[in-house]
Amino acid sequence: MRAVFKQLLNGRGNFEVDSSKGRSTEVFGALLELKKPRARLSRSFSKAKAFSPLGEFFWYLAGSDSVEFIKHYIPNYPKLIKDEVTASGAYGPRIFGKGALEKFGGVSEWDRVIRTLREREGSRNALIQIYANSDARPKNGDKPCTCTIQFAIRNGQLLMHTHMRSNDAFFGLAHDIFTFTMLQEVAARELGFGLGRYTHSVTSLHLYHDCVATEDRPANTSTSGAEEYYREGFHDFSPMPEMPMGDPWPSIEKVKIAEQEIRSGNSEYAAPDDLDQYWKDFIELFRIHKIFEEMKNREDDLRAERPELRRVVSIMKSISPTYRMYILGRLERKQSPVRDLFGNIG
Ligand SMILES: O=c1ccn([C@H]2C[C@H](O)[C@@H](COP(=O)(O)O)O2)c(=O)[nH]1
Repeated sequence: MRAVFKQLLNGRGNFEVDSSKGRSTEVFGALLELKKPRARLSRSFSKAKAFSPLGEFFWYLAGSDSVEFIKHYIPNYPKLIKDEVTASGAYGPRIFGKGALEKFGGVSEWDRVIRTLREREGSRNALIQIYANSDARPKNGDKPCTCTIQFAIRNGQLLMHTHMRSNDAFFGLAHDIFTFTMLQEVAARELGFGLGRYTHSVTSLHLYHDCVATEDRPANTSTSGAEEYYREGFHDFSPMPEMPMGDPWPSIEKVKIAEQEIRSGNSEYAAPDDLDQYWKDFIELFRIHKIFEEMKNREDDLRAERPELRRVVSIMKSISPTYRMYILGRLERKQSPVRDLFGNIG
């Protein structure tokens, strides 16, 4: 993230481009490499994202194209794609939808890729195409930005390469890196290989100057936000915990059920006892996100009494320390009496 912002803020050879979404500074033909894909969370004081990328990841895993679903994590989504109901460019159905390969027995593209690599480790064919030529004229504004995701096994490690036609360095990149490296780790565990590096190429990697203002973001957030991030000097590169060994899908299925329950209103949902802490953490993060949503809807009542905040603090005690910073970030933004509440956590 630092390298990307450095290049976009000061680098030579950038372009200035006018597109339908505003004027931006662009690097044309960028190649990013993450040697440690678990260091996938972007962290600084001014910019720390965990809830929305995690929600988006489970939206993919659910194979969903529902705007109602993703709106829970990215409220701006309907405006971005100009559709309140269906995200016709959604990646989930294209990766995990069972209908995609009916003539091959109703397996998903994901299953085909895993099967391909099981049959032949050296395959250069374990590729899922997301952007299709028919996407060039969508009914709404939903044109996938990701062209392909590709997996390969080299030296006993599972590598992944993504290619995107267009990537917003401030708002999109952190989400895309998060979700794709999570998919990489799922594939590595499913196949029983180590987690290798992640590479990510982008035709147009850009930073908006004057992106169109919406309810959630003022017009000039990207450039000034990137400058603030870059100047800040506090960047935490510590990785996320490792996904437990073995086939991750039985656990993923349990978290999918939990996510759906919590999103639909059950913020008291108890994570199954037999689930590894790695996956329990996600359930607790979904619960905290839901509680924040409930608070948003009842801002006035909460000025006097904040029972929800006490629930957040009690959930935090059972969550891996890695994620605490994101919860604190959300609390800070709400100008809550954070210090009083956290005195006993350390
Ligand atoms: O996964 C995604 C989806 C969209 N975008 C950004 C890239 C562009 O700024 C904008 C899409 O605009 P066009 O490239 O379609 O004009 O959304 C991303 O960064 N990542």
